[in-house]
Amino acid sequence: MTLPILAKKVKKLASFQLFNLKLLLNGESSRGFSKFKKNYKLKGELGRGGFGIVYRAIRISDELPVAVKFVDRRTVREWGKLNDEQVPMEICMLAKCAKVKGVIKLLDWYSIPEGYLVVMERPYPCIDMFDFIKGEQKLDEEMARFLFRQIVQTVHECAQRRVLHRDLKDENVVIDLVSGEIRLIDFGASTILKKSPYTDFQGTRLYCPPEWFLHSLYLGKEAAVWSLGVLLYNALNGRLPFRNEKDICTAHLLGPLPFYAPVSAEAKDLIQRCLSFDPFSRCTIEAIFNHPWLKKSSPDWLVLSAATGSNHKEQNKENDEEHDESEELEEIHEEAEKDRKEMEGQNTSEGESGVGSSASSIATKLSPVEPNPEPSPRFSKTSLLVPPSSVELKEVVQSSKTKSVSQCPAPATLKPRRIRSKVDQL
Ligand SMILES: Nc1ncnc2c1ncn2[C@@H]1O[C@H](COP(=O)(O)OP(=O)(O)OP(=O)(O)O)[C@@H](O)[C@H]1O
Repeated sequence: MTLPILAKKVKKLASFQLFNLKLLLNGESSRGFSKFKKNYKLKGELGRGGFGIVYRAIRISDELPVAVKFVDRRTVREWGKLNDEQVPMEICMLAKCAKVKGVIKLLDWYSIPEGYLVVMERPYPCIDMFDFIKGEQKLDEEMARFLFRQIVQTVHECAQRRVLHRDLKDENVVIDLVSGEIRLIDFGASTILKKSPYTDFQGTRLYCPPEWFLHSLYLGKEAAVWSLGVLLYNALNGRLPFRNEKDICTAHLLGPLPFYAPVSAEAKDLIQRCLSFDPFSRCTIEAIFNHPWLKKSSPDWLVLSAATGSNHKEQNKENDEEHDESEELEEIHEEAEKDRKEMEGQNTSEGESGVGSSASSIATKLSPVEPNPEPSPRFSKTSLLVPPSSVELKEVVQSSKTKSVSQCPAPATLKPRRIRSKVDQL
Protein backbone atom coordinates (compact mmCIF):
# COMPACT_ATOMS: atom_id res chain seq x y z
CA MET A 1 0.00 0.00 0.00
CA THR A 2 1.42 3.41 -0.93
CA LEU A 3 1.90 6.07 1.73
CA PRO A 4 -0.80 8.50 0.53
CA ILE A 5 -3.36 5.68 0.49
CA LEU A 6 -2.31 4.60 3.97
CA ALA A 7 -2.52 8.18 5.24
CA LYS A 8 -5.97 8.52 3.72
CA LYS A 9 -7.10 5.29 5.42
CA VAL A 10 -5.72 6.39 8.81
CA LYS A 11 -7.51 9.74 8.45
CA LYS A 12 -10.75 7.97 7.55
CA LEU A 13 -10.43 5.64 10.53
CA ALA A 14 -9.76 8.54 12.89
CA SER A 15 -12.84 10.41 11.72
CA PHE A 16 -14.86 7.21 12.00
CA GLN A 17 -13.73 6.70 15.60
CA LEU A 18 -14.62 10.26 16.44
CA PHE A 19 -17.99 9.71 14.87
CA ASN A 20 -18.52 6.57 16.98
CA LEU A 21 -17.52 8.37 20.13
CA LYS A 22 -20.01 11.11 19.37
CA LEU A 23 -22.67 8.49 18.88
CA LEU A 24 -21.92 6.88 22.20
CA LEU A 25 -22.05 10.19 24.00
CA ASN A 26 -25.26 10.85 22.27
CA GLY A 27 -27.52 8.31 23.95
CA GLU A 28 -30.36 10.68 24.72
CA SER A 29 -30.39 12.33 21.31
CA SER A 30 -33.39 12.26 19.01
CA ARG A 31 -31.88 9.13 17.46
CA GLY A 32 -30.85 7.43 20.67
CA PHE A 33 -32.18 4.23 22.11
CA SER A 34 -34.52 5.72 24.69
CA LYS A 35 -36.38 7.56 21.92
CA PHE A 36 -36.81 4.30 20.05
CA LYS A 37 -38.23 2.68 23.17
CA LYS A 38 -40.75 5.48 23.57
CA ASN A 39 -41.95 5.20 20.00
CA TYR A 40 -42.03 1.48 19.19
CA LYS A 41 -43.02 -1.77 20.79
CA LEU A 42 -41.19 -4.88 19.62
CA LYS A 43 -43.43 -7.90 19.20
CA GLY A 44 -41.40 -10.76 17.81
CA GLU A 45 -38.87 -11.88 15.26
CA LEU A 46 -39.81 -11.56 11.62
CA GLY A 47 -36.78 -12.95 9.91
CA ARG A 48 -33.08 -13.15 10.11
CA GLY A 49 -30.39 -13.21 7.49
CA GLY A 50 -26.66 -13.14 7.31
CA PHE A 51 -26.34 -9.55 8.42
CA GLY A 52 -29.09 -8.78 10.82
CA ILE A 53 -32.28 -9.65 12.59
CA VAL A 54 -35.61 -8.17 11.63
CA TYR A 55 -38.31 -7.68 14.24
CA ARG A 56 -42.03 -7.26 14.00
CA ALA A 57 -43.03 -4.13 15.90
CA ILE A 58 -45.79 -1.58 16.34
CA ARG A 59 -45.50 2.21 16.28
CA ILE A 60 -47.01 3.18 19.61
CA SER A 61 -48.60 6.45 18.45
CA ASP A 62 -50.90 4.89 15.86
CA GLU A 63 -50.37 1.12 16.10
CA LEU A 64 -48.87 1.06 12.61
CA PRO A 65 -47.23 -2.32 11.89
CA VAL A 66 -43.52 -1.76 11.33
CA ALA A 67 -40.42 -3.88 10.82
CA VAL A 68 -37.29 -3.05 12.79
CA LYS A 69 -33.98 -4.28 11.45
CA PHE A 70 -31.00 -4.42 13.74
CA VAL A 71 -27.86 -3.73 11.72
CA ASP A 72 -24.70 -4.67 13.57
CA ARG A 73 -22.21 -1.83 13.25
CA ARG A 74 -19.39 -4.28 12.65
CA THR A 75 -21.06 -5.76 9.56
CA VAL A 76 -21.50 -2.43 7.80
CA ARG A 77 -19.16 -2.42 4.81
CA GLU A 78 -20.20 0.82 3.16
CA TRP A 79 -21.20 4.11 4.68
CA GLY A 80 -23.03 7.01 3.16
CA LYS A 81 -24.19 10.46 4.21
CA LEU A 82 -27.73 11.42 5.12
CA ASN A 83 -28.32 15.04 6.09
CA ASP A 84 -24.61 15.39 6.75
CA GLU A 85 -24.63 12.41 9.10
CA GLN A 86 -22.61 9.28 8.41
CA VAL A 87 -24.94 6.27 8.22
CA PRO A 88 -24.81 2.74 6.78
CA MET A 89 -25.32 2.81 3.01
CA GLU A 90 -28.49 0.73 3.55
CA ILE A 91 -30.18 3.66 5.33
CA CYS A 92 -28.85 6.13 2.80
CA MET A 93 -30.13 4.16 -0.21
CA LEU A 94 -33.54 3.52 1.40
CA ALA A 95 -33.86 7.25 1.98
CA LYS A 96 -32.95 7.93 -1.66
CA CYS A 97 -35.75 5.61 -2.78
CA ALA A 98 -38.37 7.09 -0.46
CA LYS A 99 -40.58 7.92 -3.44
CA VAL A 100 -40.24 4.61 -5.22
CA LYS A 101 -43.50 2.77 -4.68
CA GLY A 102 -41.96 -0.69 -4.86
CA VAL A 103 -39.28 0.00 -2.24
CA ILE A 104 -40.03 -0.58 1.42
CA LYS A 105 -40.50 2.77 3.14
CA LEU A 106 -37.86 3.87 5.60
CA LEU A 107 -39.83 5.38 8.49
CA ASP A 108 -37.10 6.11 10.99
CA TRP A 109 -33.69 5.00 12.18
CA TYR A 110 -31.86 4.99 15.48
CA SER A 111 -28.26 4.70 16.41
CA ILE A 112 -27.28 2.55 19.38
CA PRO A 113 -23.74 1.73 20.42
CA GLU A 114 -23.87 -1.71 18.80
CA GLY A 115 -25.38 -0.60 15.54
CA TYR A 116 -28.54 0.77 14.02
CA LEU A 117 -32.24 0.13 14.35
CA VAL A 118 -33.84 0.70 10.98
CA VAL A 119 -37.60 1.17 11.16
CA MET A 120 -39.50 0.32 7.99
CA GLU A 121 -43.09 -0.06 6.94
CA ARG A 122 -44.43 -3.61 7.25
CA PRO A 123 -47.23 -4.49 4.86
CA TYR A 124 -49.77 -6.49 6.78
CA PRO A 125 -50.45 -9.29 6.09
CA CYS A 126 -47.44 -10.05 3.95
CA ILE A 127 -45.18 -12.88 2.85
CA ASP A 128 -41.78 -12.83 1.24
CA MET A 129 -41.55 -14.16 -2.30
CA PHE A 130 -39.33 -17.07 -1.26
CA ASP A 131 -42.04 -18.40 1.04
CA PHE A 132 -44.72 -17.54 -1.51
CA ILE A 133 -43.02 -19.61 -4.23
CA LYS A 134 -42.35 -22.40 -1.74
CA GLY A 135 -46.05 -22.49 -0.82
CA GLU A 136 -47.02 -22.72 -4.49
CA GLN A 137 -44.09 -25.01 -5.46
CA LYS A 138 -43.78 -22.83 -8.57
CA LEU A 139 -45.71 -19.87 -9.93
CA ASP A 140 -47.89 -19.97 -13.00
CA GLU A 141 -46.96 -17.50 -15.71
CA GLU A 142 -49.70 -14.98 -14.97
CA MET A 143 -48.78 -14.71 -11.32
CA ALA A 144 -45.06 -14.59 -12.15
CA ARG A 145 -45.69 -11.83 -14.72
CA PHE A 146 -47.77 -9.81 -12.24
CA LEU A 147 -45.01 -9.88 -9.63
CA PHE A 148 -42.02 -9.71 -11.97
CA ARG A 149 -43.36 -6.62 -13.75
CA GLN A 150 -43.49 -4.75 -10.44
CA ILE A 151 -40.00 -5.91 -9.52
CA VAL A 152 -38.53 -4.76 -12.84
CA GLN A 153 -40.35 -1.42 -12.54
CA THR A 154 -38.90 -0.96 -9.06
CA VAL A 155 -35.36 -1.83 -10.13
CA HIS A 156 -35.74 0.65 -13.00
CA GLU A 157 -36.92 3.44 -10.71
CA CYS A 158 -34.08 2.74 -8.26
CA ALA A 159 -31.60 2.97 -11.14
CA GLN A 160 -33.08 6.34 -12.11
CA ARG A 161 -32.17 7.50 -8.60
CA ARG A 162 -28.71 6.00 -8.98
CA VAL A 163 -29.41 3.23 -6.51
CA LEU A 164 -28.20 -0.30 -7.24
CA HIS A 165 -29.70 -2.96 -4.97
CA ARG A 166 -27.13 -5.72 -5.66
CA ASP A 167 -29.04 -8.46 -3.88
CA LEU A 168 -32.14 -9.03 -5.99
CA LYS A 169 -33.72 -12.36 -5.09
CA ASP A 170 -37.06 -13.77 -3.97
CA GLU A 171 -36.14 -13.47 -0.28
CA ASN A 172 -35.81 -9.73 -0.71
CA VAL A 173 -39.25 -9.17 -2.18
CA VAL A 174 -42.17 -8.83 0.21
CA ILE A 175 -45.71 -9.29 -1.14
CA ASP A 176 -48.65 -7.45 0.41
CA LEU A 177 -51.23 -10.23 0.52
CA VAL A 178 -54.15 -7.81 0.33
CA SER A 179 -53.11 -5.71 -2.66
CA GLY A 180 -50.52 -7.94 -4.32
CA GLU A 181 -48.11 -5.01 -4.31
CA ILE A 182 -44.48 -5.88 -3.90
CA ARG A 183 -41.86 -4.13 -1.81
CA LEU A 184 -38.15 -4.55 -2.37
CA ILE A 185 -36.34 -4.95 0.96
CA ASP A 186 -32.80 -5.47 2.27
CA PHE A 187 -30.65 -2.72 0.82
CA GLY A 188 -27.75 -4.03 2.89
CA ALA A 189 -25.62 -4.72 -0.20
CA SER A 190 -26.81 -1.67 -2.14
CA THR A 191 -24.61 1.08 -3.46
CA ILE A 192 -24.61 4.10 -5.72
CA LEU A 193 -25.16 3.14 -9.35
CA LYS A 194 -22.19 4.07 -11.49
CA LYS A 195 -21.25 3.42 -15.10
CA SER A 196 -17.83 1.95 -14.41
CA PRO A 197 -17.36 -1.65 -13.23
CA TYR A 198 -17.68 -2.72 -9.63
CA THR A 199 -14.90 -4.76 -8.07
CA ASP A 200 -16.66 -5.63 -4.83
CA PHE A 201 -19.68 -7.78 -4.18
CA GLN A 202 -21.66 -8.70 -1.06
CA GLY A 203 -24.86 -10.10 -2.53
CA THR A 204 -25.96 -13.69 -3.05
CA ARG A 205 -23.60 -15.82 -5.09
CA LEU A 206 -26.22 -17.95 -6.82
CA TYR A 207 -27.77 -14.77 -8.26
CA CYS A 208 -24.44 -13.38 -9.34
CA PRO A 209 -23.33 -13.17 -13.00
CA PRO A 210 -20.41 -15.16 -14.46
CA GLU A 211 -18.24 -12.09 -15.09
CA TRP A 212 -17.86 -11.71 -11.34
CA PHE A 213 -16.48 -15.22 -10.87
CA LEU A 214 -14.35 -15.03 -13.99
CA HIS A 215 -13.05 -11.48 -13.89
CA SER A 216 -13.87 -10.23 -10.38
CA LEU A 217 -15.88 -7.37 -11.79
CA TYR A 218 -19.29 -6.53 -13.16
CA LEU A 219 -21.36 -3.63 -14.45
CA GLY A 220 -24.25 -2.60 -12.20
CA LYS A 221 -27.28 -2.75 -14.47
CA GLU A 222 -26.02 -5.79 -16.39
CA ALA A 223 -25.54 -7.72 -13.14
CA ALA A 224 -29.02 -6.66 -11.98
CA VAL A 225 -30.54 -8.02 -15.20
CA TRP A 226 -28.76 -11.35 -14.63
CA SER A 227 -30.24 -11.58 -11.11
CA LEU A 228 -33.67 -10.77 -12.52
CA GLY A 229 -33.25 -13.68 -14.94
CA VAL A 230 -32.36 -16.00 -12.05
CA LEU A 231 -35.36 -14.74 -10.11
CA LEU A 232 -37.81 -15.27 -12.98
CA TYR A 233 -36.43 -18.74 -13.71
CA ASN A 234 -36.77 -19.60 -10.04
CA ALA A 235 -40.35 -18.32 -9.87
CA LEU A 236 -41.46 -20.39 -12.87
CA ASN A 237 -39.54 -23.57 -12.01
CA GLY A 238 -39.55 -23.54 -8.23
CA ARG A 239 -35.79 -24.02 -8.30
CA LEU A 240 -32.71 -22.02 -9.11
CA PRO A 241 -31.11 -22.33 -12.54
CA PHE A 242 -27.58 -22.86 -11.23
CA ARG A 243 -26.34 -24.96 -8.32
CA ASN A 244 -22.95 -23.35 -7.95
CA GLU A 245 -20.38 -21.02 -9.48
CA LYS A 246 -19.24 -23.67 -11.91
CA ASP A 247 -22.78 -23.97 -13.31
CA ILE A 248 -23.05 -20.20 -13.57
CA CYS A 249 -19.87 -19.99 -15.60
CA THR A 250 -20.34 -23.02 -17.81
CA ALA A 251 -24.09 -23.60 -18.30
CA HIS A 252 -24.07 -21.64 -21.58
CA LEU A 253 -21.73 -24.26 -23.07
CA LEU A 254 -24.35 -26.95 -22.56
CA GLY A 255 -27.12 -25.39 -24.66
CA PRO A 256 -30.44 -23.97 -23.47
CA LEU A 257 -31.25 -24.18 -19.77
CA PRO A 258 -33.48 -27.09 -18.77
CA PHE A 259 -36.99 -26.15 -17.58
CA TYR A 260 -38.83 -28.18 -14.97
CA ALA A 261 -42.31 -26.85 -15.66
CA PRO A 262 -44.35 -26.18 -18.79
CA VAL A 263 -43.12 -22.67 -19.58
CA SER A 264 -44.05 -20.71 -22.72
CA ALA A 265 -41.47 -20.04 -25.41
CA GLU A 266 -41.80 -16.29 -24.72
CA ALA A 267 -40.99 -16.67 -21.03
CA LYS A 268 -38.03 -18.90 -21.88
CA ASP A 269 -36.82 -16.33 -24.38
CA LEU A 270 -36.92 -13.55 -21.79
CA ILE A 271 -35.04 -15.66 -19.26
CA GLN A 272 -32.36 -16.61 -21.82
CA ARG A 273 -31.89 -12.94 -22.72
CA CYS A 274 -31.45 -11.97 -19.08
CA LEU A 275 -29.06 -14.85 -18.53
CA SER A 276 -26.89 -14.08 -21.51
CA PHE A 277 -23.33 -15.08 -20.64
CA ASP A 278 -21.85 -12.01 -22.31
CA PRO A 279 -22.91 -8.95 -20.27
CA PHE A 280 -22.86 -6.81 -23.41
CA SER A 281 -25.38 -9.02 -25.21
CA ARG A 282 -27.58 -9.30 -22.13
CA CYS A 283 -30.88 -7.49 -22.49
CA THR A 284 -31.33 -4.14 -20.77
CA ILE A 285 -33.89 -3.29 -18.11
CA GLU A 286 -35.76 -1.28 -20.75
CA ALA A 287 -35.73 -4.29 -23.11
CA ILE A 288 -37.29 -6.43 -20.36
CA PHE A 289 -40.20 -3.98 -20.20
CA ASN A 290 -40.67 -4.20 -23.94
CA HIS A 291 -40.44 -7.97 -24.10
CA PRO A 292 -43.68 -9.52 -25.44
CA TRP A 293 -43.95 -11.79 -22.38
CA LEU A 294 -43.95 -8.90 -19.94
CA LYS A 295 -46.18 -6.75 -22.14
CA LYS A 296 -49.06 -9.20 -21.96
CA SER A 297 -51.81 -8.00 -19.68
CA SER A 298 -52.33 -9.70 -16.32
CA PRO A 299 -55.50 -10.37 -14.40
CA ASP A 300 -55.75 -8.35 -11.20
CA TRP A 301 -54.55 -9.60 -7.81
CA LEU A 302 -57.97 -10.71 -6.61
CA VAL A 303 -58.34 -13.08 -9.56
CA LEU A 304 -54.73 -14.26 -9.36
CA SER A 305 -54.68 -14.83 -5.62
CA ALA A 306 -58.01 -16.68 -5.72
CA ALA A 307 -56.31 -19.22 -7.96
CA THR A 308 -53.35 -19.77 -5.65
CA GLY A 309 -53.17 -22.42 -2.96
CA SER A 310 -54.19 -21.56 0.55
CA ASN A 311 -50.78 -22.65 1.89
CA HIS A 312 -49.53 -19.13 2.42
CA LYS A 313 -48.88 -18.59 6.03
CA GLU A 314 -48.26 -14.90 6.28
CA GLN A 315 -45.12 -14.23 8.21
CA ASN A 316 -46.29 -11.44 10.44
CA LYS A 317 -49.47 -12.63 12.05
CA GLU A 318 -50.35 -10.19 14.77
CA ASN A 319 -52.00 -12.86 16.85
CA ASP A 320 -48.77 -14.81 17.35
CA GLU A 321 -48.02 -15.25 21.00
CA GLU A 322 -46.83 -11.84 22.06
CA HIS A 323 -43.80 -11.23 24.18
CA ASP A 324 -43.41 -8.27 26.38
CA GLU A 325 -40.11 -6.82 25.29
CA SER A 326 -39.90 -4.18 27.95
CA GLU A 327 -37.53 -6.12 30.20
CA GLU A 328 -35.16 -6.93 27.38
CA LEU A 329 -35.36 -3.35 26.20
CA GLU A 330 -34.56 -2.13 29.66
CA GLU A 331 -31.47 -4.33 29.72
CA ILE A 332 -30.36 -3.07 26.36
CA HIS A 333 -30.81 0.46 27.44
CA GLU A 334 -28.84 -0.18 30.62
CA GLU A 335 -26.10 -1.76 28.58
CA ALA A 336 -26.01 1.20 26.24
CA GLU A 337 -25.84 3.51 29.25
CA LYS A 338 -23.00 1.47 30.72
CA ASP A 339 -21.12 1.63 27.42
CA ARG A 340 -21.59 5.33 27.25
CA LYS A 341 -20.35 5.87 30.79
CA GLU A 342 -17.33 3.67 30.14
CA MET A 343 -16.57 5.65 27.05
CA GLU A 344 -16.95 8.95 28.84
CA GLY A 345 -14.46 7.87 31.50
CA GLN A 346 -12.05 6.37 29.09
CA ASN A 347 -10.58 8.94 26.74
CA THR A 348 -10.45 5.98 24.46
CA SER A 349 -9.07 5.23 21.07
CA GLU A 350 -10.74 1.87 20.60
CA GLY A 351 -11.04 -0.16 17.44
CA GLU A 352 -13.31 0.62 14.58
CA SER A 353 -16.61 -0.15 16.27
CA GLY A 354 -15.62 1.73 19.40
CA VAL A 355 -18.00 -0.49 21.32
CA GLY A 356 -17.14 -2.70 24.25
CA SER A 357 -20.16 -4.98 24.36
CA SER A 358 -20.82 -7.49 21.67
CA ALA A 359 -23.46 -6.92 19.03
CA SER A 360 -24.51 -10.51 19.11
CA SER A 361 -25.37 -10.10 22.77
CA ILE A 362 -27.67 -7.24 21.94
CA ALA A 363 -29.19 -9.25 19.14
CA THR A 364 -29.86 -12.07 21.58
CA LYS A 365 -31.43 -9.67 24.02
CA LEU A 366 -33.65 -8.18 21.39
CA SER A 367 -34.74 -11.60 20.33
CA PRO A 368 -38.13 -12.36 21.85
CA VAL A 369 -37.74 -16.10 21.77
CA GLU A 370 -35.03 -18.45 22.90
CA PRO A 371 -32.91 -19.72 19.99
CA ASN A 372 -34.73 -22.68 18.49
CA PRO A 373 -32.72 -25.90 18.54
CA GLU A 374 -34.76 -27.11 15.54
CA PRO A 375 -33.31 -26.20 12.14
CA SER A 376 -34.87 -23.01 10.81
CA PRO A 377 -37.65 -23.54 8.26
CA ARG A 378 -35.76 -20.96 6.19
CA PHE A 379 -32.66 -23.13 6.04
CA SER A 380 -32.80 -23.27 2.29
CA LYS A 381 -32.85 -19.55 1.74
CA THR A 382 -29.78 -18.67 -0.24
CA SER A 383 -28.51 -16.19 2.32
CA LEU A 384 -28.21 -18.99 4.81
CA LEU A 385 -26.53 -21.53 2.58
CA VAL A 386 -23.08 -22.53 3.68
CA PRO A 387 -20.56 -21.13 1.23
CA PRO A 388 -18.27 -23.61 -0.50
CA SER A 389 -14.80 -24.12 0.95
CA SER A 390 -11.96 -22.19 -0.62
CA VAL A 391 -10.52 -25.42 -2.02
CA GLU A 392 -13.84 -26.25 -3.71
CA LEU A 393 -14.00 -22.76 -5.07
CA LYS A 394 -10.50 -22.78 -6.43
CA GLU A 395 -11.35 -25.93 -8.36
CA VAL A 396 -14.61 -24.48 -9.64
CA VAL A 397 -13.15 -21.18 -10.74
CA GLN A 398 -10.12 -22.82 -12.28
CA SER A 399 -12.18 -25.28 -14.26
CA SER A 400 -14.65 -22.67 -15.47
CA LYS A 401 -11.81 -20.36 -16.38
CA THR A 402 -10.13 -22.96 -18.50
CA LYS A 403 -13.41 -23.90 -20.15
CA SER A 404 -15.00 -20.58 -20.82
CA VAL A 405 -12.89 -17.59 -20.06
CA SER A 406 -12.27 -17.01 -23.74
CA GLN A 407 -16.00 -16.72 -24.30
CA CYS A 408 -16.46 -14.07 -21.68
CA PRO A 409 -13.92 -11.46 -22.67
CA ALA A 410 -13.10 -8.65 -20.31
CA PRO A 411 -13.51 -5.81 -22.79
CA ALA A 412 -11.56 -2.62 -22.43
CA THR A 413 -14.37 -0.91 -20.53
CA LEU A 414 -14.45 -3.76 -18.05
CA LYS A 415 -10.78 -3.55 -17.07
CA PRO A 416 -10.44 -3.30 -13.32
CA ARG A 417 -7.74 -1.18 -11.81
CA ARG A 418 -6.53 -4.26 -10.02
CA ILE A 419 -7.76 -7.70 -10.87
CA ARG A 420 -8.29 -9.74 -7.72
CA SER A 421 -8.98 -13.38 -7.68
CA LYS A 422 -12.40 -14.16 -6.22
CA VAL A 423 -10.83 -17.08 -4.42
CA ASP A 424 -8.53 -14.68 -2.57
CA GLN A 425 -11.52 -12.95 -1.07
CA LEU A 426 -12.94 -15.98 0.60
N1 LIG B 1 -40.16 -4.37 6.05
C1 LIG B 1 -40.39 -5.68 6.12
N2 LIG B 1 -41.66 -6.13 6.10
C2 LIG B 1 -41.91 -7.46 6.20
N3 LIG B 1 -40.96 -8.41 6.29
C3 LIG B 1 -39.69 -8.03 6.31
C4 LIG B 1 -39.34 -6.65 6.22
N4 LIG B 1 -37.99 -6.55 6.26
C5 LIG B 1 -37.54 -7.81 6.37
N5 LIG B 1 -38.54 -8.71 6.41
C6 LIG B 1 -38.40 -10.18 6.55
O1 LIG B 1 -37.17 -10.45 7.20
C7 LIG B 1 -36.30 -11.24 6.36
C8 LIG B 1 -34.86 -10.78 6.54
O2 LIG B 1 -34.76 -9.41 6.18
P1 LIG B 1 -33.47 -8.81 5.47
O3 LIG B 1 -33.27 -9.53 4.16
O4 LIG B 1 -33.57 -7.33 5.41
O5 LIG B 1 -32.34 -9.25 6.52
P2 LIG B 1 -30.82 -9.54 6.24
O6 LIG B 1 -30.22 -9.90 7.54
O7 LIG B 1 -30.20 -8.41 5.52
O8 LIG B 1 -30.87 -10.81 5.30
P3 LIG B 1 -29.81 -11.28 4.18
O9 LIG B 1 -28.79 -12.09 4.89
O10 LIG B 1 -30.69 -12.06 3.23
O11 LIG B 1 -29.23 -10.10 3.52
C9 LIG B 1 -36.84 -11.06 4.95
O12 LIG B 1 -36.57 -12.16 4.10
C10 LIG B 1 -38.34 -10.88 5.20
O13 LIG B 1 -38.94 -12.14 5.33
